Amino acid sequence: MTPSARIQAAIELLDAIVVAARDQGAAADTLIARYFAERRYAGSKDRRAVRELVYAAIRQLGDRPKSGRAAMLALAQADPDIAALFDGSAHAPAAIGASETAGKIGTAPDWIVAKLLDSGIGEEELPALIDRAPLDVRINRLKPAPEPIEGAEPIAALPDALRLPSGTNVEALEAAKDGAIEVQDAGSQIVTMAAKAAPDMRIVDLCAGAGGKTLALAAAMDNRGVLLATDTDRNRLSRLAPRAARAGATIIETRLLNPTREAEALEDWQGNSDCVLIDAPCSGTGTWRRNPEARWRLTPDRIERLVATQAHVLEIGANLVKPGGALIYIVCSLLDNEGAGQVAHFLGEHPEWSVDQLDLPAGRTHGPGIRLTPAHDDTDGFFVARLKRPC
Ligand SMILES: C[S@@+](CC[C@H](N)C(=O)[O-])C[C@H]1O[C@@H](n2cnc3c(N)ncnc32)[C@H](O)[C@@H]1O
Repeated sequence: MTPSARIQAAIELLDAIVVAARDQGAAADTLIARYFAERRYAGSKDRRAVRELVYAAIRQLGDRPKSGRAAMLALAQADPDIAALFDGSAHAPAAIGASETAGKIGTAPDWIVAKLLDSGIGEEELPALIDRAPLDVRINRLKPAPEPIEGAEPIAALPDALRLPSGTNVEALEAAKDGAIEVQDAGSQIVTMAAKAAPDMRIVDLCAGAGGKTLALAAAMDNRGVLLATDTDRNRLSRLAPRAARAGATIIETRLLNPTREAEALEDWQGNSDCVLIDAPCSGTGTWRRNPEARWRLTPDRIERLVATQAHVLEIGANLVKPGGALIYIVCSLLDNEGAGQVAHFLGEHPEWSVDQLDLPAGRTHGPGIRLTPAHDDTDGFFVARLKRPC
């Protein structure tokens, strides 16, 4: 592909990403993979270059642009070399017209930035929200120690974590193929530690998804005890069993839940879990580094619906905790109404529950829990609280 053709390909992809963000369609990564699956002629260098252009364009625009071209024009405004490639030649984008408008540069839509600031995120922390994320893995202690990985660095106070050089093809590593390492952001590993999982416990991972945190819990339990992983999304949950098999985690039972009828499916777990971990569905404002187009998907309505779902899963989870047991509430959001505010609301409704102070290797105290941010902790953004049911 010529450099101009790469710009044109990035524009086409951005068009699809803009529409998907508006209509809650597929993620940018999925769209990029599909695009190249249909264009086998594009070599690996072309794919990498186009992907980088696409993500550079997405990162710089806080608001969803009107088109892929508007997104690339914003890049062109900052980079004359890119502007020069809008030359109208074969497979190239048309020359830039005098009256064309580029997408608006920013961290996020103004209304979300206002919510972040209201939630105590400082202006100076905003740029880090859309930086490139590091590549972290968790060493799976259920497997023999992996061979040393070139360029891997330890992460302070996290003995099971490694930070790999960016661009490492993790899936190609033997350690990943045999389940000795799992890709997992350091922040995700840290918030899972709030469960204080240990052998012989009974733990429910209520919103387990494809099991990122479930596998970390199984390792902390040394494969002893009972670990129930549930979710309402069949697709995500179905990815857990093969991952668990590869990781050698044998204590995990999965259970698909019917939304609004979760309690019925969990009757046998009512009031008898040592710990219930709720990694609740959320706006994902803490994970924009990985999914920068996610900020183009948010609407006030969508956040309101998420807040209602979070309150719902908190109630479901609380009923499963035994007297004296713990409820761990996690969101990868930095908005207070999803994190500290949600927990404050729960405590208002359940004054007999108390906050269990956490001692985690990173983060800062924020209301009833701990918050990790990309700027302060160099992890994805998370809020986590540990609540105790009275004996
Ligand atoms: C943040 S994701 C979980 C990620 C996962 N824990 C991990 O570490 O990879 C939130 C999950 O909550 C699930 N969910 C949404 N509503 C739910 C409900 N009512 N009961 C259980 N899970 C629910 C979603 O399907 C989604 O998989």
